[in-house]
Amino acid sequence: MTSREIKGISREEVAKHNKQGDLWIIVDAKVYDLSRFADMHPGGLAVLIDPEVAGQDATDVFYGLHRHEVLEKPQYARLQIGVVPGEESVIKSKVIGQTSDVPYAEPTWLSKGYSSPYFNDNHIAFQKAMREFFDTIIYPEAQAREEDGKRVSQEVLDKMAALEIHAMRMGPGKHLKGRTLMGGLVKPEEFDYFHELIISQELARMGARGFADGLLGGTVIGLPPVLNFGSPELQRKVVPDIFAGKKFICLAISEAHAGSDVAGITTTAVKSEDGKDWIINGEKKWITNGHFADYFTVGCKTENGLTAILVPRTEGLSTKPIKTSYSSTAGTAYVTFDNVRVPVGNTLGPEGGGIFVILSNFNHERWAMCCGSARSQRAVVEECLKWVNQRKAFGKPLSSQAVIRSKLASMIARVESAQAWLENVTYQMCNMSYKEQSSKLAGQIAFLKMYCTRTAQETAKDAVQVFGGRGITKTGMGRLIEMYHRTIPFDALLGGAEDVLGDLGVRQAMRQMPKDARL
Ligand code: HEM
Repeated sequence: MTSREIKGISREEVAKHNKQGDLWIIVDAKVYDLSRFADMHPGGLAVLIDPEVAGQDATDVFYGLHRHEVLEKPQYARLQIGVVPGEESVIKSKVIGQTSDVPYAEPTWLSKGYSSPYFNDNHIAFQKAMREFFDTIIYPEAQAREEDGKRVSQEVLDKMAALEIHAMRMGPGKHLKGRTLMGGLVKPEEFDYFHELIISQELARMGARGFADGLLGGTVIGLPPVLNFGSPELQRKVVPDIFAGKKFICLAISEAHAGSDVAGITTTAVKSEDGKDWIINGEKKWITNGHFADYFTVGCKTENGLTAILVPRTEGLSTKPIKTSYSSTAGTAYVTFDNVRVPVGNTLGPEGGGIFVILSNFNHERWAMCCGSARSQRAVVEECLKWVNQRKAFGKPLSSQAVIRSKLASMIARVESAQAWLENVTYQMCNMSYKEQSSKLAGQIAFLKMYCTRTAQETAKDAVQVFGGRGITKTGMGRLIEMYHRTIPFDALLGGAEDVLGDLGVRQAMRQMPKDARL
């Protein structure tokens, strides 16, 4: 709107325009002319010509039914014809890159007046830059792809590559050497798991679960075995294109026969007669990014146990999409291997040592999922706090109902404990070698993931109760809650089902019991 069009319009003047065809309202000290829009209003005409709305201040009723972003859409923003003189708008639009002032909407380390033993000034600067990047570049893409189900655009991947975000998502390590991270904001040798946590948590804030996996979740779980166990030649061939966002990789472990039960894998790899190639046969299911991947990190049954093998998209390998309850932008696929030949040099780790390769990779994968889970729970807490504050029911804000406050109390306690535990585990990761992490943290991370996803499901259920029908509606006020509630089982299943993880942690603890432990 140009300054010529913004006029001061008194409340008395607005009140004169109170009927169909000549209909003005006030929302947050701004005057809107709905005369022509009223017939097209998705909520109907009747509500707008109600005497309590037409020509009146409709701020409370508006925010009880719409998200603020409605007024930011150009087609609605242009309905504004003026402001009420002497009054100030209170409701501010989201500022790119800014942290939220809503209590518990940010982890304590990002909240004013709190401090942290884990995050230093560099993490704080890194988070700020990352949030700006995600708010500006990723958020619009996330919303569009979650909706249309298409693959993330090359343009966005290129922008991420320019800042080395694909490489950083692999965590700290020698793969970062010589790279300019985030335009030089963090030195490769200073990059640690807290920096990586920041990237995962900013991604979770985008409120698009299928997209979060579609944005190369397959690389996060499929590439570490290549980086940690692949031969230098293999790494030279494969890694540069992946970090440049030009080629894609996924992890292909689970099968219709074997989900969390990795040892039950039936896909076979046998050596060719000359011993130079593997010949692979079998099927993999629920493979994130599989539909558009160029490489597959595959768990295969071999003569002497399980072996991890890197398989390029080649003759005999085919993929087809699986329809799941989240967006097809994730590229979830069914992968078939029909006499697929790959050189033996593509073996990751020792032959028969695949269990170790796969399990050690699971720690990082599960930890990354905990980062996302804790942060998306927090986004739900923020939505709920805003909603109960602005929504009036039975003449009072929802927050005045004790039963609602009790749900919020549980949600907040759950998310705070998940984040605090996560930060502790992350700190341990920063101080352990990859190998030590495998032996010392597998149980901790398994429990943490079990806890995060269990609490997330509780929070999803509570949030739907708080939002009512809007919590099961894909557009409008409750759209984030609907998405969260629909997709929450993904976190509880991918990377190991909850119960299996809990059991894994206890079994590991039992193995470590001192021989002389007695009551
Ligand atoms: C600037 C003024 C307004 C605009 C641009 C607007 C726009 C919209 C839009 C886009 C929707 C679809 C749902 C969504 O995306 O949130 C909607 C729904 C609705 N609107 Fe409005 N609206 C305005 C004012 C009002 C007012 C003053 C009322 C007063 C009662 C109202 C009542 C409703 C209702 C009842 C719905 C259906 C909500 C639901 O299904 O949950 N709107 N409006």
